[in-house]
Amino acid sequence: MKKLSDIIKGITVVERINDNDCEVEQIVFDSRKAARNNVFVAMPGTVVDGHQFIPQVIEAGCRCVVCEVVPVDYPDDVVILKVDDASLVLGQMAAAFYNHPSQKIQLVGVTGTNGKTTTATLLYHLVMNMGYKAGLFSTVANYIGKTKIDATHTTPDALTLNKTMAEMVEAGCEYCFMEVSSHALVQNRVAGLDFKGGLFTNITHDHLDYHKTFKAYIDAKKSFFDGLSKSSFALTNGDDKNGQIMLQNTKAEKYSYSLRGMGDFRGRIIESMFEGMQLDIDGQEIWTQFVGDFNAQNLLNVYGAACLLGFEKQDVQVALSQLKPVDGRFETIRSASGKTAIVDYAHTPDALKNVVETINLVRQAKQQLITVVGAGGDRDPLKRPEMAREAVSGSSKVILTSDNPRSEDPEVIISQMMEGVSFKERIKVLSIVNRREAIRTACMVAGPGDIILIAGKGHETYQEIKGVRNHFDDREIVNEVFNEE
Ligand SMILES: CC(=O)N[C@H]1[C@@H](OP(=O)(O)OP(=O)(O)OC[C@H]2O[C@@H](n3ccc(=O)[nH]c3=O)[C@H](O)[C@@H]2O)O[C@H](CO)[C@@H](O)[C@@H]1O[C@H](C)C(=O)N[C@@H](C)C(=O)N[C@H](CCC(=O)O)C(=O)O
Ligand SMILES: Nc1ncnc2c1ncn2[C@@H]1O[C@H](COP(=O)(O)OP(=O)(O)OP(=O)(O)O)[C@@H](O)[C@H]1O
Ligand SMILES: N[C@H](CCC[C@H](N)C(=O)O)C(=O)O
Ligand SMILES: [Mg+2]
Repeated sequence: MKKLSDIIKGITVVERINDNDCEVEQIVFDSRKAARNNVFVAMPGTVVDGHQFIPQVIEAGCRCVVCEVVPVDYPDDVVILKVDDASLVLGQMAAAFYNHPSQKIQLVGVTGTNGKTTTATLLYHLVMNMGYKAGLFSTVANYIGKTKIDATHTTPDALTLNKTMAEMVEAGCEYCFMEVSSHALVQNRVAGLDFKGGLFTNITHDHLDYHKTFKAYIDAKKSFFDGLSKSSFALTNGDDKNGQIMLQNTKAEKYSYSLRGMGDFRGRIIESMFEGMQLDIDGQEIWTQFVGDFNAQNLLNVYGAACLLGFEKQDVQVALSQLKPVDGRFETIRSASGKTAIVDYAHTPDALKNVVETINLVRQAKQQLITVVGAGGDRDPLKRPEMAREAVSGSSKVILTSDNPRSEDPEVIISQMMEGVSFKERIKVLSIVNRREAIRTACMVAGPGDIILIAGKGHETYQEIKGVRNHFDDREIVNEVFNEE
């Protein structure tokens, strides 16, 4: 229970109707969860406008309504707070309601198109392995110390974030690592949080269905760094052409990492093979269980962040060599006859390009690469032909299939992917809509020594079709076929 006056301290209110103070049991932004003594925050959304539910929440017993448009009718005893941006105010109120947990933990956020889960998860494991308690918010799962909590979003809403972070503080976590998605930035899910550090991975094509233009997508990511305070650090990818732009207006202390010999944290790949790569990190050679330039960049990001958090360079270098790949990221399964399947969450053209190039770097010429890939429905359609083009250009054979079709027809998605494949290369491409059959076929046509890349769903354990999530796990299907051999 908190006083309304305490949770709105410092918040800019454009118009206030009724000066009553009241006890607040909970803040809600979904009318279906509204109850007595709640504050309801009405927000315009992508499907409906939360303002239309104001009469219902008052009926349910809400004592205060935060809104951008004052309703025509309301009872005299209800406090109405008109604000410019309700989602921003929700973030600020959520932080105050849960006693500003982000001020009691070293919070580090990671943003970028690809590599957020990998970077945040590796930081979490690195710090835990070094004997400290940490929390994690990621696409795959959230953690409070070692306790796992299912994740519904890459970045949860402001209330869930602050509530869970308060539990992390309560459990004795000193660090919290989190992914900051571009959707979360536009929707102010991280407003009101105090970040100790901000990390950038890269920016390439994704989510243009939501952001509309690449410029708007860049601006969303950049707003994270614009919002960092003077006492925090901002670490960027010196090898990404937009890496410096991200930091151009930040007040935070600026740092960069690079594989090209520049920046504050430098790395170089000495040798790569399927099992891992040997890296030179700031003059120290280490063996890691990761492959690919992109993973070397992820490791440098992790290394830089850990150093900026105050850990000793040498300790971090040792800890880096002990890290294991993240669930569904370049996850390797071998068959008795010598086939290798790689399950990877590559669901953007750049990720697919990277993972295919990495496999081509470490495979021998006689080993074929068979790629199985689809693209998600109700997501950026512009990435579909690009993904197919990347898959085809680096693979011996490609099977185009379904990902999470959601409300769309998977055959239509596949035909849009096919538009990215030149007529000359179509001979390499097969389309099998049923993902299970596509994976089974790829695993069966592969010969001993061949590599099967299954891209797009990584750790996911479901396939979403017309609003229903059916159990589905790429890895289970591979194991099933390999066990039949
Ligand atoms: C497109 C998008 O991001 N939508 C998010 C957004 O919902 P919305 O704007 O569609 O909400 P809406 O349904 O229009 O409703 C508007 C308002 O009315 C309220 N409402 C609605 C119905 C009702 O009966 N009563 C009521 O009060 C809603 O609670 C909301 O406050 O706000 C909701 C609450 O925070 C999110 O759950 C929802 O995520 C949806 C489910 C989603 O799929 N989001 C994905 C795209 C997403 O966020 N992905 C990123 C990762 C992207 C990446 O980098 O790969 C993520 O961070 O997870
Ligand atoms: N630094 C990177 N640069 C480019 N591609 C990467 C990088 N790190 C990982 N990838 C590729 O992108 C895929 C997704 O990686 P990861 O889950 O870490 O990204 P993410 O940013 O969390 O994605 P999401 O937006 O879905 O949360 C990986 O499976 C790999 O193929
Ligand atoms: N966070 C990404 C994940 C995409 C994963 C892919 N399997 C899909 O369902 O499109 C998104 O929501 O766009
Ligand atoms: Mg992620």
